[in-house]
This record gives sequence, C-alpha cells and structure tokens, in this order.
Amino acid sequence: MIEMQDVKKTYPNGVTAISGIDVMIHAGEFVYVVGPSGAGKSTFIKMMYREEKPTNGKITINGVNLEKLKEKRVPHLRRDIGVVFQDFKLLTTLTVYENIAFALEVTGEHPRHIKKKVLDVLDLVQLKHKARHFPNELSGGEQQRVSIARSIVNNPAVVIADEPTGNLDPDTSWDIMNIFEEINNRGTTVVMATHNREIVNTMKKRVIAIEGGKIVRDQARGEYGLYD
Ligand SMILES: Nc1ncnc2c1ncn2[C@@H]1O[C@H](COP(=O)(O)OP(=O)(O)OP(=O)(O)O)[C@@H](O)[C@H]1O
Repeated sequence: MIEMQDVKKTYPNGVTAISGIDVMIHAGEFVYVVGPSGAGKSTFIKMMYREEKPTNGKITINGVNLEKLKEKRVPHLRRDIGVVFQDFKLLTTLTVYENIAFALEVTGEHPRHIKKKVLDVLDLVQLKHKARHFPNELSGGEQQRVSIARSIVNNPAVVIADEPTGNLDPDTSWDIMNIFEEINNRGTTVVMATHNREIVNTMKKRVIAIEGGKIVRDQARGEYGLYD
C-alpha cells in the first residue's frame, strides 16, 4: 500500500531531514510514527501525500510510483489519501457542512450524493447537530472531528494524521483516537505522527520510531519510547 525504498529528503536550505528510509505499510494497518522533536516525522509522512518530494529514493502508494506521477494526477492521488493536521485547517468562512461538502465538490461528486455522504461522516463523528455551525463556534475537539470527517468523506484508502491531538486535552484526545480506531476497523489504513505517549502505549499498534532522520525501531504492538 505504502512503500519507501532508500528515501532521502534534503530541503533547499541544505538540511537533510530523513535518509535511508525503507518501509512497507500494508493495507489496513494502524501505524504510529514517534520520535523526538525535529527527528523527521512530519517530513516522513509528508512524502506519503506528496506535500514534499524525496531528493532520492522510490515511493509507491497503492501501486503508483510517485516519481512517475504526472502533476495533473496529483489531485487524483490526494483523493485516495485523507490528511488530518494538528491545527485542523478548516475554512473559517464555511459551515461544518460546507467544509466537508467542499472536499466532495472539488472532486466533481454528483450533488445528489454529496448530502448523504456529508451526513454519513458527520454521523460517524457525532456532529450532525452542528452541521450549520461555523468552525469558530466549535471546541477544539469538535473542530478536529470535523476535519477527520472531511478527511474520510472521499472514502480514502489511507488517512494520514500529523499530531492530530497536539492541541487537545487528554480526554478529548482519547475521543479523537477512538474515532481513528473506528475508521481503521472499517478497513482504512491509518498513519499517525504523535507525541502522545499514553495513547501509543495503551493502543498497542505498530510503532515506527524515527531519530535523526532514520528509522531506529519498527515494532508490532510497540511502545512510545523514551522521548518527551
Ligand atoms: N520546509 C523545511 N525547510 C527546511 N528545513 C525543514 C523544513 N521542514 C522541516 N525541516 C527540518 O527538517 C528536520 C525534520 O523536521 P520535521 O518537521 O520532519 O521533524 P518532526 O519529527 O516532525 O518534528 P516535530 O516533532 O517537532 O514536529 C528539522 O531539522 C527541521 O528543521
């Protein structure tokens, strides 16, 4: 599903964020990416949704070699990959409903299908009753639930999350994590960078640890480790 072979990323300022990365993530897996600040976790996962391109190496997503992917096919790839950020990235001038519908409209979804799909994902994150609200009328946890709903409305094969609980209190973080688990139980692959020790140690999923731009540990039912 996601394969990297000898991947390296050097940013234009000369910083090599990751190098020598070899990894295979299979369909349906739930993977935590952990490591100290600045280790290269965000860079590693940005490669997966082509936010950044590798300097060297090969990345294959769902059988597509990203190096050979034409620019005009990038939106097509992105449709199959949901992305969730620490700071939610909702459009402030649109309602909850519109934020999610927008993700479908840009893919040319038939208007008749949009309403059902949006209401279905709002149901999953238990926010149907807030459909007409604007993001600034919601708590942080509610905003993150909207952003998760938006990430899955196109029914992607994989959801990639970069510190999705970084701005949330512990109880709210658990609510969010339970939603990701539900999404994974429905068959979607989940890859998540996190600093949340308690969640990683409790959930017992695959853990990939990155330090100094290298994978230093890759464990099934793994643990967070000794990082802050
Ligand atoms: N756009 C960029 N341009 C130049 N250097 C960058 C860029 N993005 C990240 N870096 C550098 O690459 C290294 C890895 O950063 P990255 O954001 O991938 O780490 P991280 O493990 O996600 O950190 P954190 O846990 O603090 O979010 C750091 O040295 C960082 O300063």
